[in-house]
Amino acid sequence: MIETRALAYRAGQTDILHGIDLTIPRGGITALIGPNGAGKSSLLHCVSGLNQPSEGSVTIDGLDPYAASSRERARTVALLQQSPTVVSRLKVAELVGFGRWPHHRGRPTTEDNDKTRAALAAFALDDLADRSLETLSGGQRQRAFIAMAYAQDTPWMLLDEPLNALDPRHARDLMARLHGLSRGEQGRSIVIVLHDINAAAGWADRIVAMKDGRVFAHEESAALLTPETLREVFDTPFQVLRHEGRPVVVAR
Ligand SMILES: Nc1ncnc2c1ncn2[C@@H]1O[C@H](COP(=O)(O)OP(=O)(O)OP(=O)(O)O)[C@@H](O)[C@H]1O
Repeated sequence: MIETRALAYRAGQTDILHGIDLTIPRGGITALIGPNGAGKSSLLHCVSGLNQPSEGSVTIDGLDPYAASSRERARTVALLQQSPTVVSRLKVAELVGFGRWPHHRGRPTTEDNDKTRAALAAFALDDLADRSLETLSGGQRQRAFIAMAYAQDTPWMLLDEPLNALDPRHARDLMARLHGLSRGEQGRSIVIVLHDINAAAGWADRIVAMKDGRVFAHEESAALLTPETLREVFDTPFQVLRHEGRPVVVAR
């Protein structure tokens, strides 16, 4: 479980997050939605141990990411930051293998190599494994970074806008894969920032809507996606239709 209590975050003189009390249970997909600048990335950074809150607390499965060692933290939570930009001659398999670093610290075992291979397969990267990052398309590179986060083999995966640069088919494939990975006893707990509200409607188990550095609403997905809530969160009108029992959101 991720728990934040009265969490606030300030960068320099700017107050960015205010009084966030949030409980995210283990398992399934939790989507973070909200307008640009709402504080979604800042919240993921606070939870993952990158940005120490200025007030309040955060724990992941009881672990305080700021008191824990970097090794403990890296075995609990993997963060894919927005638009990662490491472009180099590094091969895809090497990048994905870096996800294993917190486990082997430079001496990969057979298990580490197996997990790297499994991550390449899980994200359909086998054919690209020997290609260097600089030769990939933006969407292929994005998939490689997600596979690296997966290879870290943590109970929690925090993904900041992973659908960036993905065409509709690959976006759908990725959401379907993440959905599969989040199911069952050993399923990963996935927190994902999405701008595509219909991706959240179609795949997320619950949605956290943020606005102005606060949590505006936090509900089971269908309950949150009402025209009234969406209008207040995004300051723009929406229509919510139903298709095969799920909400479909149309900006009007
Ligand atoms: N280091 C910083 N110094 C000052 N302001 C910052 C800093 N980092 C973030 N901000 C501001 O905090 C607010 C929240 O930013 P954040 O990136 O968390 O929003 P977001 O919801 O992820 O936005 P987007 O959807 O555009 O990615 C923004 O107004 C941003 O300009």
